[in-house]
Amino acid sequence: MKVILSSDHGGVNLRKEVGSLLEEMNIDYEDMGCTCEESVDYPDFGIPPAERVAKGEFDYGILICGTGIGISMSANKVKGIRCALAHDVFSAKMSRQHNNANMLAMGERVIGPGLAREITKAFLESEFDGGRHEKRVNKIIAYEEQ
Ligand SMILES: O=C(CO)[C@H](O)[C@H](O)COP(=O)(O)O
Repeated sequence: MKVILSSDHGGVNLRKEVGSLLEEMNIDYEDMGCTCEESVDYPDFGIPPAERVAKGEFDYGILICGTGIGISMSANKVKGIRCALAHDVFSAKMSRQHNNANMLAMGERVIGPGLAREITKAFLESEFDGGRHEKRVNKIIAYEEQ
């Protein structure tokens, strides 16, 4: 499994925590988040990793900003991306099982590192259920193709 990780200045600390978790899980990942805590613009750190997931370079992406909202909105503008903003374990799991999400977004100003770790683990360890959910996800894809 290959994962791309990114954040704006509002997500630097949580990004480091998630990076440590990925290392502990022996997951191959690349970090393309901002390098310092100076103010940057979240689309610049959400769209490029989303494009790389859409191209198939990575299986999943994990994005972090202050709330997770702006960076998930940015990623979801990229064709082929289903980025789930999740601040609880159940939603993270469902985003994979029902929605076949390929990116996860979280907000550093919303949740703490322990919960972010649990959410990340739930997301990466859950599989798409397919079946009735496939038809629904395919409707999103069909709309995108128009
Ligand atoms: O959460 C975010 C976007 O959804 C940003 O991280 C947040 O808006 C940055 O705010 P500031 O410039 O005040 O640090």
